[in-house]
Amino acid sequence: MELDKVIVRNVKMELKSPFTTSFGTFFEKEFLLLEAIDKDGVSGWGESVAFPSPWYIEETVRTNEHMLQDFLLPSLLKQPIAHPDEVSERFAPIRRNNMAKSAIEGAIWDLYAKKNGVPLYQALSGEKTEIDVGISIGIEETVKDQLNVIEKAVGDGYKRIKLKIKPGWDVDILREVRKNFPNTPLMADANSAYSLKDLEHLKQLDEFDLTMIEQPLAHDDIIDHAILQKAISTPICLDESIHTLEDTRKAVEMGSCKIINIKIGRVGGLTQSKKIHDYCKEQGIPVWCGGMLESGVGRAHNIALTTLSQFILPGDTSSSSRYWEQDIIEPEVIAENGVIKVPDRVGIGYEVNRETIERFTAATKIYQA
Ligand SMILES: O=C(O)CCC(=O)c1ccccc1C(=O)O
Ligand SMILES: [Mg+2]
Repeated sequence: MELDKVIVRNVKMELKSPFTTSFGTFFEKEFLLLEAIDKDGVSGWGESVAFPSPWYIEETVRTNEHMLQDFLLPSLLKQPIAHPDEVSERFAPIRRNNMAKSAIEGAIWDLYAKKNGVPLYQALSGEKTEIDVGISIGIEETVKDQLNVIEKAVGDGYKRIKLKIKPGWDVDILREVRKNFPNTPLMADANSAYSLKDLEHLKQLDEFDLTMIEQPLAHDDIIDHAILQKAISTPICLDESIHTLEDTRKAVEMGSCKIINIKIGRVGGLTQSKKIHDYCKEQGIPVWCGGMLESGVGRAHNIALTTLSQFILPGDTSSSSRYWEQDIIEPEVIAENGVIKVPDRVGIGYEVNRETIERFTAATKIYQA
């Protein structure tokens, strides 16, 4: 592949309703949408999952713009790319900044699949043609509101419900939810809201038969998680703590978790996601694909990755309509009874709607080879 140019668009999309986690509330989604165009005029699409503020991890929309402009794009624009796996090799000397790396790497994977006339999931050696998905539900203002939102999601047929928790909104709300939904597969995501001081408190979560608790402790920790995992029976799943295959190996060897949430952006792209997947498969560690309130382009990448065989737990890739009045792809992503049919068209498998993208675009920068 020889790139002619990369277009970086700043896109802003309104969320249908606010989404609240332990670290804050999202009212809208502001992100970078990348289009890599090769010398034949073929476009590959990628999405940065970095948010405007560094509350989830340290990367932001603006750090991504800086990394792409000054380091990542120049290294791809000046030299042809034989295979997308080369992209993460070329980026290896650059420390971290995984979301920025992943945004352009995803576009190169889409381009590669299109040039080869295959769907992205096949280019990744994915096997499934349908994937099971769950839904991530934000913190609501009242117990009644929280139960109503869950009831709708259960009615929509999602394979499991993930609830956001934080100190003061955990044991009591989960008890109430369990009472109302005794048989629904349920999990909780704390987004690093606790510390080992809360160990006795967190033990109470064992009574709710949760499929897992996601990232209860610090965003950069695997030591305390290992201590907590020994003290509770609920499996711990790591999200924020995992940026690399090495992080994964250390967490698994330490016993810091029993499940891994793979987010393509957090681990630096599809090639690295596959490596973590393969290692977890060898180790018998179940994985699932996390979400970052993505537009359709990011959703399409998540779907393609989830077709790999060790994604045995339902991920967070819900329908486009869960967040958006109108998504930027056609058709939109539809989960029916918690199942998404993997598209078999080339590349990411969905058409981008350029008119809609234009409407949501606040700024555009073009980087020429
Ligand atoms: O529906 C989604 O995209 C997942 C939403 C979600 O849980 C989330 C959203 C924003 C930041 C972090 C997380 C998370 O998985 O921790
Ligand atoms: Mg999480």
